[in-house]
Amino acid sequence: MAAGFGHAGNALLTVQEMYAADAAAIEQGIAGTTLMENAGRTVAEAIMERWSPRPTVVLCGPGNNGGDGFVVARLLKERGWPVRLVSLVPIGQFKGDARHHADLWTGEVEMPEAGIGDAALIVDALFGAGLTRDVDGAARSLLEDSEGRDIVAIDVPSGVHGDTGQVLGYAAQAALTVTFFRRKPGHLLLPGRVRCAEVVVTDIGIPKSVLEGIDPQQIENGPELWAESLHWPNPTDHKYARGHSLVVGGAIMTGAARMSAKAAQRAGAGAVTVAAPADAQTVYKVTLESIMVASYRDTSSLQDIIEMPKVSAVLIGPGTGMVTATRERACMVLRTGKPAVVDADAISIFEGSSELLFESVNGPVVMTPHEGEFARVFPDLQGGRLFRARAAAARSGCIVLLKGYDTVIAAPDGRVAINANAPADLATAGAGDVLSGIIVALLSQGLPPFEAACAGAWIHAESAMAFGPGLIPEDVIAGIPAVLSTLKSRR
Ligand SMILES: NC(=O)C1=CN([C@@H]2O[C@H](COP(=O)(O)OP(=O)(O)OC[C@H]3O[C@@H](n4cnc5c(N)ncnc54)[C@H](O)[C@@H]3O)[C@@H](O)[C@H]2O)[C@@H](O)CC1
Ligand SMILES: [K+]
Repeated sequence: MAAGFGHAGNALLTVQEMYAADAAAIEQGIAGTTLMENAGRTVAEAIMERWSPRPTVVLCGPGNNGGDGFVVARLLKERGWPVRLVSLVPIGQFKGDARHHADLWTGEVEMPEAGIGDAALIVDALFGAGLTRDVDGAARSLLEDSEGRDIVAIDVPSGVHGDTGQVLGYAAQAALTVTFFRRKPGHLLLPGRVRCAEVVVTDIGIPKSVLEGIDPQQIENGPELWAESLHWPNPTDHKYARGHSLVVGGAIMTGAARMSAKAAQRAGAGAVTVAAPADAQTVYKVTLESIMVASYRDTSSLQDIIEMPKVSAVLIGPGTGMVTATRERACMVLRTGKPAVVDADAISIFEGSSELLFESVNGPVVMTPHEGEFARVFPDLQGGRLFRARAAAARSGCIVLLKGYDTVIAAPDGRVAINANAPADLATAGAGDVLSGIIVALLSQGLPPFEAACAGAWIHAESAMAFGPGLIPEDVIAGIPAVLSTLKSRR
């Protein structure tokens, strides 16, 4: 556990941690009914900021999420909104804080059969953190009938699991999601992130100090996590002092390693060398003007290149081929103990022999699988992406960067960052080679592997976002300097 990691505003609390935060606040003397009143009030305020009064129905579930719904209904009604309230269960079945607020509602409590009628705005207060099983029956029917209208979800769109972002049974597409104190991983992970649409986090009176006792280990990736670790050139630096990245090239698919090498250059490595198989060295030499090419014939001569003292980090995998030599060379790279990025073929080739990969780890390593590669090396890990990446990091001793629109970066000590600035356009062939190139450059500059992986994912996505539609990997490389300039100006 890394103490203090998740104390910032971008911390993500699991469902259990959110219950602990509520409980700690209540222990400090803030009444549960007050937290619920505050929760409902901030939802009502968010609604009134965005919509004018219109026929509204609040759908209340049987727990505290439903309790929040009663507060919203009461406050909107007080402001003259035409509000109906539909509850899954009769008022007598509510307990605790929810019962308190249900009793304050002076309007009619309609049963699910009443349906949503002509409501233009739906407040989804069916289930939040307490979701335990698939959404079905009356709750599902109400949500299905709501689709296509403006839906405001309280805490999460009902059916989205706060820890995983996965949908249990059914979840409607919200226009706005209002959650409290801190977000949960499910607000950033797919498909939850898409179902939430806009997410607003409100203050309901839970003191920030409760985080000290909870010590969350999940966070949204962003510069505050790693910007201070970035290396900016200073006047006394020579090129190798700025990091020397070594990219292991393959014999046939040479484009991938070349992309990685160019990305490493743009990401600030003072020197980049491609180690090229002797037979293919000409291709590399004629296409890479300012990148050095060192040729190797076998694993032993490749090792000689990698062990040169000036080489400060190594990338292996892009275009190296699904051949046993890739496995042998990846093991060799890892055993040298040099900071390394293991990507693409150098991950997949360990299908069925992942123990060999893990045993070879002898230094800081970032592994960058997409879902398919991940499944080859960690076939038994099931469940949400955060859970799987964290388990994979603990097992392998590597930083595991599980790629996707919602890239998850996990450290063996349990820290996890979820990346949320990637455009969908990044799903293009070659984008992964650029990412691993950026990360090896950051490693070669001395960033610790978790910070290098987080910074790499963020810079990569930010560059892609700035370019927009029509993006190809070369554009991501070309956009890196602008992202770095912005980061530098933040200092
Ligand atoms: N003091 C607190 O704990 C606070 C909680 N708040 C709200 O409370 C919510 C959590 O409340 P709860 O723990 O009561 O949980 P929920 O209100 O999310 O749901 C729990 C209830 O729903 C039932 N249920 C779960 N899944 C179901 C399904 N698929 N179909 C049918 N029934 C299902 C459970 O049996 C239980 O009765 C948060 O999401 C938030 O909206 C806020 O009021 C802020 C303060
Ligand atoms: K909800």
